Amino acid sequence: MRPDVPTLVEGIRSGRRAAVSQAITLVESSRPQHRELARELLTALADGGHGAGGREVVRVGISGVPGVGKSTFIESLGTRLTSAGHRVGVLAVDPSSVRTGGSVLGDKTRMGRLATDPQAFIRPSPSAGTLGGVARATVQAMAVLEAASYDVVLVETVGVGQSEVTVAGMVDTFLFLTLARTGDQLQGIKKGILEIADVIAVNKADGDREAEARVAARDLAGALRMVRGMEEWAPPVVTCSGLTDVGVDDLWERVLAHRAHLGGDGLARKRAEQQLDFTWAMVRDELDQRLRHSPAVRAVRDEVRAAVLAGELPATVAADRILAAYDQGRTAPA
Ligand SMILES: Nc1nc2c(ncn2[C@@H]2O[C@H](COP(=O)(O)OP(=O)(O)OP(=O)(O)O)[C@@H](O)[C@H]2O)c(=O)[nH]1
Repeated sequence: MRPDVPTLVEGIRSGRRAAVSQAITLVESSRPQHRELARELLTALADGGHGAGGREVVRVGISGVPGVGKSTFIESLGTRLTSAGHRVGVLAVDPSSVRTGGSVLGDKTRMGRLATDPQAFIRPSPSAGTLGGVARATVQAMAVLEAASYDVVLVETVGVGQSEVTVAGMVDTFLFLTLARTGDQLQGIKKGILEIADVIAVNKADGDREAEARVAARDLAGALRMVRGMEEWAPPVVTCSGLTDVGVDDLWERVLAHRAHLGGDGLARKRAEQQLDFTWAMVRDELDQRLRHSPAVRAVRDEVRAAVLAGELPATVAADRILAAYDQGRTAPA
């Protein structure tokens, strides 16, 4: 059935869950007519002014390796936020779902309380073919949630490949969850993540792990100073437990402090720059898709492959031949 855009917009603006779900399904679709409708929908939503029913929207990325306790943490943070009167949306960017077609992150069954909370909306990761496709769908889902007055959007991702950088490029504040590690174990944390994190928390700081977590946080703060030097914002390293909720409020205060540090203008600039980066990321992704699906490229692909593998064609010449086929395919009459 063809979704009716004005009805959908009305449903989203009134915060109706079915409309929000339907709209997110639409923006996740890669079918050309759905893409067209999604564009129409997002334009209509953008016309209605910015954000969650006039409330300031807070976008936070949350990353950490499998087992660090992301689901438990988001359940704890999300329920505290809804109790404080916020409407919380949870999205996920899971690159493994691209390969498997399945999705583990943002799994509702692991966030039982939040999943049944009327003030929360949880959506698992789309499996839209490429990381670029997943990112596009997630950014658009974020716009849908914000138009439906969700004023806190949490985007969860697992620490694999490029997904953290992708998520950091769509949120205001990037939170990295880790477990107690000291000394040599610190090497195991990817340097890249320390470069993009705005707030770091050593999770599972409960029971007899608490003291260990505090030591680890201190060590990590030291390591961070080496990586980040003297930046204006020194990312705080705190401890918390998603299980007992200890430290979760403090962590949220740190997130808000990071926003305060950015300031209104700084945040607006950051979001504008993200939009521009994202524009080009989408262009690159789309070009990649077109290249893959171009009949003219398909026509030369096997021949080029065989010639390169046989050592008869240097890579540079092979690349030129593919690009020439692509360009010709674009100009040739269909
Ligand atoms: N002690 C303690 N255990 C925790 C805490 N948070 C999560 N756990 C346990 O750690 C395991 C993983 O928790 P999840 O919340 O499912 O972790 P996750 O990082 O979302 O898991 P992945 O989906 O594998 O990435 C579960 O057995 C939890 O019960 C915590 O704060 N303290």
